[in-house]
Amino acid sequence: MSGEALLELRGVSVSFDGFRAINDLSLSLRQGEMRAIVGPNGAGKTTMMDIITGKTRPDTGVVRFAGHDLTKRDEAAIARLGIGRKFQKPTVFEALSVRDNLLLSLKGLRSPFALLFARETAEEAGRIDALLETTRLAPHARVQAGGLSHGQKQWLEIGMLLGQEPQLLLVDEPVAGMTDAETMATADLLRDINRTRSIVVVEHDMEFVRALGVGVTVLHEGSVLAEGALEAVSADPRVIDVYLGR
Ligand SMILES: Nc1ncnc2c1ncn2[C@@H]1O[C@H](COP(=O)(O)OP(=O)(O)OP(=O)(O)O)[C@@H](O)[C@H]1O
Repeated sequence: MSGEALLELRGVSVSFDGFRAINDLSLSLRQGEMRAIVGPNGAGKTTMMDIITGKTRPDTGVVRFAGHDLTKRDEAAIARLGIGRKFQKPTVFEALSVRDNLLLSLKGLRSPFALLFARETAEEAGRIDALLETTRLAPHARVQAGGLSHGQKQWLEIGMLLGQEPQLLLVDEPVAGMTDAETMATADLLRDINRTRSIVVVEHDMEFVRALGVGVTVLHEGSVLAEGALEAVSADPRVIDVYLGR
């Protein structure tokens, strides 16, 4: 192991109308790591994800992924480098089956039009079956995606992201609106995915973060306030102050 970071932010700042949403932020993720990002409303979590994916350009600082300078690339180029982002709201194709949603997501396919009218190849079928297993949606493969529960739609969208074979997944509040059982199943799902991919997950639900059992970064006012195991950061007086608004 070289120990080199897969993703590195160093001294990153960005201001909107003079307000510093991200303030000298530095954060580093190892290859194969899963990290949970927490922090009160307005801490800069979404803006940080926007900077990594190229949606927002930092005013200053370094953003590197697998040896590439992300600040010089647009969103499409960053996605092609292997960074996939799952937004909070699921955006699956409701009228299509679960299986066809996954088929459409596969990397390296012909045009979506050709796809829906041609039979899938054996290779594609194998990849879809694997995604159905990973996302626990195999029993629902032929169901219209619009008929899935909220949690299942989120899993399908995670499966569609995996179809793009990203090296790094950015996942934004995946368990918002989920039942407790779905929340725990999602923690299992992300742990499974983390066996082969790196993950950054932003989440407010501390039970979920506890179930993930991974390192936690606490953001506050656009910087890292604390980093470490959940037990340690949640006992940190500065973190308690920030969450209680003192
Ligand atoms: N495009 C923008 N223009 C102006 N201000 C912005 C913009 N984007 C974010 N901000 C401000 O930057 C700060 C950080 O916002 P951000 O959405 O990144 O926080 P967050 O940690 O994701 O919060 P939440 O938990 O509520 O989603 C907030 O004060 C927000 O109002």
